[in-house]
Amino acid sequence: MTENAQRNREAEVNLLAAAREAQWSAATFMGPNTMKLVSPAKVNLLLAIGARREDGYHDADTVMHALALHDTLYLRTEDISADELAKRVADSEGRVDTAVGGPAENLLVTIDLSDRTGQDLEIAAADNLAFKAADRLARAVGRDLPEAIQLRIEKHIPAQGGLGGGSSNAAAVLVGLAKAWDIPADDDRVAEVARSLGADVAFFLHGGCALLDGVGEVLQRTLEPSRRAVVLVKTEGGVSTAAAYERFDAVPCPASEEVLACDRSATKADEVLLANNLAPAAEALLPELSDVRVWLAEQAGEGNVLLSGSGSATFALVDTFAEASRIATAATARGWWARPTSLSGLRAAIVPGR
Ligand SMILES: C[C@](O)(CO)[C@H](O)COP(=O)(O)OP(=O)(O)OC[C@H]1O[C@@H](n2ccc(N)nc2=O)[C@H](O)[C@@H]1O
Ligand SMILES: Nc1ncnc2c1ncn2[C@@H]1O[C@H](COP(=O)(O)OP(=O)(O)OP(=O)(O)O)[C@@H](O)[C@H]1O
Repeated sequence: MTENAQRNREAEVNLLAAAREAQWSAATFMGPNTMKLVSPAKVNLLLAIGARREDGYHDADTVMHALALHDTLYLRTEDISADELAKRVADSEGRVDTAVGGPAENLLVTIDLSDRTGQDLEIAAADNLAFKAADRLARAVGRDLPEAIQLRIEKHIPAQGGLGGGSSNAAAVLVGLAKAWDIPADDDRVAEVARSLGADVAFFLHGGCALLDGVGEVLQRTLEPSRRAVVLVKTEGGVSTAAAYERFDAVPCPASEEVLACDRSATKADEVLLANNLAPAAEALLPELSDVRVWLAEQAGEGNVLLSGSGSATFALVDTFAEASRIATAATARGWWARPTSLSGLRAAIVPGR
């Protein structure tokens, strides 16, 4: 492609995004049967991977902590007639922003993804974890009435960062639909669907800070959350979680028993020693991660820096938001995506009173 053609192509893509954005009307999500949801990111203060199990997953002890950084979701549910559903399904044929789910193919889900991360994230509705959450919850509770679900996701959490954005969006949809469908938030079926969607989804139903085991989805107990400032630094390239675990199998790296014992008995997030034995595998797949680690350690001190999950975001805990902002600015100047934020007590939740 010539330079001019490339520029035209980029302009076209930008115009398309702008046109889509112009169609977004906040009014769609006002009034009855609508809600706004907060969907936070997480970091793993501890990730101690153990043996590979028969189902391919690995045992994992982890301490997750929610961040103030979050996506915002808007959800609208509309009961419609079977004829109306059939008509809308026919009209949506070939569109990637809609998908049909539920036990009787009775849910028409439309997802409008507004990417604020600069990644130009494009995910077909059928592949979106938010859709899978709606589909599986409907199946789990036998929700078979014709219904249109409209979802807008404003993404601030970069994908493939080990920050759990997709999992958090799925948890937010579970919380929103449980409310819309009169299912108690603590219903076992909600937690079960969460676990079936991925290792991280269950955490976001609780949020704050928690110690989990199993494959990282069984909540053991909560810890007192911290409010420390955080700076996130992410390389452009991502790391596939599955590939990181595969590499870990090829070159295992046992977790330190000493750190594990300390973190298992911690009652506050601030007492947790940072450790991640999946990090060497991720660094082997994406060597730039070690550049970020070394650079961030110079800024924030060795013991305050860690890769989150399978990466590719590395975080540093610092004392003030001003310090987090200073480091984020310097990281951005080096060509990395970076954000100042803080640890928080957030969970996937409905924003009250709107
Ligand atoms: C790295 C972490 O983010 C730490 O919180 C999680 O362990 C991964 O969470 P996630 O992205 O929700 O991952 P999932 O979608 O459940 O799994 C992606 C892939 O990672 C591998 N996987 C994940 C979790 C786990 N305990 N053992 C694994 O081996 C599996 O190959 C799986 O197919
Ligand atoms: N709602 C969603 N938001 C972001 N990514 C999604 C979503 N639904 C599906 N995905 C897919 O999942 C992939 C990983 O997204 P996500 O941001 O959850 O990964 P991650 O930051 O590595 O999280 P984790 O810590 O759970 O591994 C994306 O590349 C995308 O293709």
